Amino acid sequence: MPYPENSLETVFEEASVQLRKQLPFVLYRKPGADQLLGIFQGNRDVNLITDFTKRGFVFAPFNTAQGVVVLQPDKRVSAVLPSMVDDGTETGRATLVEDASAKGAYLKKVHMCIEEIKKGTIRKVVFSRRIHVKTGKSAFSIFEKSLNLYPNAFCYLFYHPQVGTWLGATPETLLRVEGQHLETVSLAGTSAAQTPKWKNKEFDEQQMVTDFIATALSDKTSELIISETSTVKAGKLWHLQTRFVGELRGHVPLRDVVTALHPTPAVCGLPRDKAKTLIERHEGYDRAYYTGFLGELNLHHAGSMEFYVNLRCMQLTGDEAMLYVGGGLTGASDPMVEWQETQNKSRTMLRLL
Ligand SMILES: C=C(O[C@@H]1C=C(C(=O)O)C=C[C@H]1O)C(=O)O
Repeated sequence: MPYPENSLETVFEEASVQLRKQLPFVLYRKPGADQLLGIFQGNRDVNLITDFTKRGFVFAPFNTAQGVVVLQPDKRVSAVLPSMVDDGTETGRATLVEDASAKGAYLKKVHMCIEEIKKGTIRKVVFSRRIHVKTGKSAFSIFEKSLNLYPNAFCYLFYHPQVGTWLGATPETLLRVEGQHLETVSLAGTSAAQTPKWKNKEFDEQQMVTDFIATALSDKTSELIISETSTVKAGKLWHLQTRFVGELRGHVPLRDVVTALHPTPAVCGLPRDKAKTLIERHEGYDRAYYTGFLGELNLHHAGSMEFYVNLRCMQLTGDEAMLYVGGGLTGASDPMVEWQETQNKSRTMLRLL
């Protein structure tokens, strides 16, 4: 089914009508693309999936047991975007206030996690926090700004009356499958320096993700090619990235690949179950869709998908935004450096507000 082409204003107008009628929709732009795509659902049903055989736009929480939502593609829209460049302007009015009590609480928990890691049963845990910000801006203007500032991210605006309004600009692909061809990445390690100087801590935490993905895919793919690790830019931050390209073995269901990958140690930890328990016990809130995944499912043909990890994102409620930021902890972590990393990551969304 082709996407009828419109102007950006028309698509935003149509999406505003959906919003007023409290009908679900998603608008998104793939990394580097010049096209905005949209999927509109004609009713308020919450469609949950477990087997990844339906068509639509998937929106999955970190804890997939809470229910993986798929928007039915009752109507599709698209618009050609003007060329987008990150000119670095900081027009956002929201500023990053250092909240002393939030900082103290976070440092304490991070310290506790590092101590837990040092005991030897956990190697890595990705710990996160939330930042509450007031904003007078509409979801559409925040989203439009994300398109301008982050041309290489997967930018989206998702709305469902039962799920909420979420918006993000993520640098991380979870999984892309086209026919038997499969691609993913291992992304971890963060630097806000002009020129990053990676330490062993970052190489180690990223290598854990790479090894995990290689193992997860080993029995599901043939000819798995793992790239050299390189430095990639995401907004004003740098990360370490390794790319995976392979061929899915015949008849491996998409569900098995997704379940093997999600959540990777880029957002959860190692061993996965122990890290997840630590997160659920100590973060102190439900991550909901932060560090879940989202994207197209079987929209082009059966067995095709393009999922991204829901990072650098926020939930919008009225004139309030809840930002989510985290980072990987290992035995070599310094709590103050980890705090600063979450501050730096929060700027990706704060710049839009
Ligand atoms: C967890 C986040 O990011 C993830 C964690 C990273 C890290 O620990 O360095 C880097 C990129 C992402 O895989 C986040 O942005 O909230």
